[in-house]
Formats: sequence, C-alpha cells, structure tokens
Amino acid sequence: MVMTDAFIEMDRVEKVFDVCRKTGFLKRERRRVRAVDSLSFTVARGEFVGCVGPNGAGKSTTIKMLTGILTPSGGRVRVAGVDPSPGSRLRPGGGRPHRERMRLAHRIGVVFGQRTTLWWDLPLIESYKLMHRMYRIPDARYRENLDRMVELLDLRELLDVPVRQLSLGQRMRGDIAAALLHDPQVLYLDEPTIGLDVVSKAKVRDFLRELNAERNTTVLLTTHDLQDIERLCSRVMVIDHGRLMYDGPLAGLHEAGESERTLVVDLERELPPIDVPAPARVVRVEGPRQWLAFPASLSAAPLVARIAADHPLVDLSVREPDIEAVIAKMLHPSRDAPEPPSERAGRAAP
Ligand SMILES: Nc1ncnc2c1ncn2[C@@H]1O[C@H](COP(=O)(O)OP(=O)(O)OP(=O)(O)O)[C@@H](O)[C@H]1O
Repeated sequence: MVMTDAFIEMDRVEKVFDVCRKTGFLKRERRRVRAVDSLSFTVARGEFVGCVGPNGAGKSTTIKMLTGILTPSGGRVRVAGVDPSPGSRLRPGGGRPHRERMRLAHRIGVVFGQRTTLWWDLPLIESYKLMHRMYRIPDARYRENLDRMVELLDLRELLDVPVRQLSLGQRMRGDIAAALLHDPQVLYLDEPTIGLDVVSKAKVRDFLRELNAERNTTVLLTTHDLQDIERLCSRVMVIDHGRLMYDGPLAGLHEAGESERTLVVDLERELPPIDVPAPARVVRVEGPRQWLAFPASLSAAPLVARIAADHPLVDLSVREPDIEAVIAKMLHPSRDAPEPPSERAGRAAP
C-alpha cells in the first residue's frame, strides 16, 4: 500500500480479544472476539474524520490502537510517523519502545467522553499544571495555550473547582483543554458530546471546528450523535463488525444508503393519501397532514407543483434525510426504513 500524504495510517489491522466467560459451576468457555477485522484507511494531515457504527462495531478499539493503549493482533499502524505500539515489534529490553511512546504522546491528544483524564479531587488548574510538567511544555507556550483554551472553552470560572464538582459539560470542556495544552498534531475524540445538553454540544463543536481550521489539527472523532458528523466532518467512515463499510463524504453516504427526503404537507382538511408518481409515495397520514418520501437526489419542486395544483395546500416543509436511518439502511438493507422523524426540519419554499 503506497501512502504518501498519510498522517494516520492503518493497514490491514486486526484486533482479536480472547474472552473467557463463566457458563456454569466450574465451567468456562473461551471465545475469540474479532473486534477489528483487516481494517485499512489513511487520514491526511488536517482532515476532520468522523467514525460511526453500531455498538460493538470496533470504533473504540480502533482509537485505542491508534493511541497505543491496545496493541494490534496484526497489521500495521502509523500515526504522525510513529508506531503507537513499538514494543510489539522491537526487541524486549531495548530503549526505543519507550522513546517512541514519548514521541507519540507529544503528537496526540485524546478525549474519552465516558472517562476523564483529569485528577478527580484536584481543582482543574492543578491538573493542567501537572500536564505542563508531564509533557514538559515550555512555559510561554503553556501560558498561551491555557489562556486560549480558557477563553474559547469558557473555563475561567471553573479553574479552581475540583473536577468531581464539575457538571458533565464543564468536565468535557476541561478534558478537551487538557488534551490540547501540549499542541498535539492529532486529536482523537471518543464520543466527546455524549450526555451534553444542546448548548454545551454547540460550544464543543464550535471550538473543535475552529481548532481544526486555525491549527490544522487532524481530528478523528467517534460518535453516535450524527449531528456531530453533519456539523464537523468532511469525511465519514462507517464501521461494522470491525470492517470499513463506507469511507467518503457525507453526501456519498446518502447515495450509498439510498437516502430519502420527506415532504410534509398540511392540507386544508383530512383527505385520502395523495396520489403521486413513483418513486415518491405517501408514508404516513395524520389528520390533514401527510408525509411523502422521495429520493434525496431528486428535486422537490415537481412534486410540490403537482400537489399544489390538485390539493388545498396550507403549508409544507421538506425534511432532510436522517443519517442514522441512512446508516441503518446501508448496514441492513433488508430492514424497513424507520418512520419519518417528528418535527426537525428546515422549511422549503413551495
Ligand atoms: N478489552 C476487551 N476485552 C474483550 N473484548 C473487548 C474488549 N474491548 C472491546 N471488546 C469487544 O470488541 C468489540 C468492539 O468493541 P468496541 O468498544 O471497539 O466497539 P465500539 O464500536 O466502540 O462500540 P460502542 O459504540 O458501543 O462504544 C465488542 O464486541 C467488544 O465487546
């Protein structure tokens, strides 16, 4: 595999876990779980890539191999010119694995949404001071970065508060700042907006967008919140059963999943389902309101014109496809598409 501008590189990477399960009195069953299965991809410097997939798909395992927390069972991983698990390849007892790990630590930042890297009982600022020393960040750079994070992530009032007293959203902002104090070239985010309210999510997303644009930081994000992907990522990877099922722009995902838009029509009164030409079709009727699905690649205009010509229209709106449904359809094409989501869409001029 020739990879010239690859900043992050996974080449046919495998991860197999040996799991031991108790199946009865003095009985155990050994099982092999293939969490990552011949996974290959590259990420260029400065890209913002989203990684999505169902529970247990292998997303966190992938991030853990990229950070060196887990060692791959096979294949090759490189991040910013460094092998994250050098011990697996080099002679035991040599000094290099430690040096490689240190080099990697200086180049990457990691945020696990479900866990904190901060010291639980210490005020936030004390965690940052410890990181200043651990990463040997030059004083001027530390001050500059800290000031910037404090301002952009709205941390001033929180610096003297022990981490255990912070709300989830405050703690998450604190964690993101901690991951960036040493100016890493790569930032891994594992579910960074999990459990956050709408305002906190917006703050975190605005910050990440700015970071990527201003500092060219390469970001790899795993999430179940598909709005994270819509708002932040130029590229999305869909992982299922440890394999890469899709890798490309978000728009292409809609094509791959044959996604549909929904036209919501409010009529003057309750009427039978509107007769429209295929592939458009009525998917739901509730009183005077009807929902019509049509391929996302088609314009809504002819459909709207036709309905308006024959029916007493009061209002209408077009809803963009729900990527969660698109991904589900892509992974399990035989399953029926879920019912159209409730009120969530932008208005379109008739
Ligand atoms: N330390 C471990 N020991 C044994 N099995 C593991 C371990 N870590 C992960 N697995 C298994 O590997 C598979 C992939 O797990 P992983 O956590 O990578 O999925 P994920 O895509 O991040 O899921 P989620 O979205 O639920 O966080 C799962 O079947 C999981 O049970």
